[in-house]
Amino acid sequence: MLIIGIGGGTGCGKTTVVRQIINQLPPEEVGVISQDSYYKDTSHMAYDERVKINFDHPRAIDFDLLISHLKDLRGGNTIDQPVYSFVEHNRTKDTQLTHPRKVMIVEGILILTNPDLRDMFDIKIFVHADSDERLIRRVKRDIAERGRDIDEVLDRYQSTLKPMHQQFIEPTKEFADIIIPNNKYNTVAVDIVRTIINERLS
Ligand SMILES: Nc1ncnc2c1ncn2[C@@H]1O[C@H](COP(=O)(O)OP(=O)(O)O)[C@@H](O)[C@H]1O
Ligand SMILES: O=c1ccn([C@@H]2O[C@H](COP(=O)(O)O)[C@@H](O)[C@H]2O)c(=O)[nH]1
Repeated sequence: MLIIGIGGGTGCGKTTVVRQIINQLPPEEVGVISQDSYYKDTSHMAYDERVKINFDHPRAIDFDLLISHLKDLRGGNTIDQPVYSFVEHNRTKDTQLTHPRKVMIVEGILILTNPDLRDMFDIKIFVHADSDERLIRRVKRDIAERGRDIDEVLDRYQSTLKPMHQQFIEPTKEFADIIIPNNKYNTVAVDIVRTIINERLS
């Protein structure tokens, strides 16, 4: 199994890049795991408490479960991937049965911060977009898709997103084998990654 880790700050375009990469690739051969599915279960907390969680700190992620699921897949076993709700700020009761594939892509803001997880990646990619561009995208996306309002997004940006990005996420760029500039749509970089995957599949 080829495991590709794709990191980078919120709004840099990780999910979009992954969609572009797997588009035109056979779905039975290439799978995706999102770090977002592995936010810790906080069902024991009230919504008002959950909203205050710092979701941009590595301790918010259940890395043990993510690593163990990746090992299961690598060993040829299926996993029940948690399903996350950004609206509820919590895992749902659903899970998604995920089969092992020849190529697995793991994407998320903090996936390159954990040394054990990092060691499992055959290829490490960091998607870069400038912070103003990321903020604009985040505001638009979170209002359109994640049930937020402008004040909420901007407050979170100032209180946690920006400092956590500087402390934890930006420094992981140095671990990357490939850095994809993504201020604009980068079809050349996407084609290069797809070529690497196609070589593995052929
Ligand atoms: N290169 C790009 N140029 C303009 N908008 C983009 C680009 N890449 C992604 N977007 C948009 O920005 C928003 C955030 O992108 P997304 O892929 O969800 O980022 P991430 O997964 O890194 O948080 C989405 O609405 C997406 O359509
Ligand atoms: O319950 C939650 C969990 C996370 N977030 C925010 O999501 C982003 C990570 O997702 P991207 O798709 O990479 O942007 C992170 O910055 C968290 O602040 C949230 O709002 N609520």
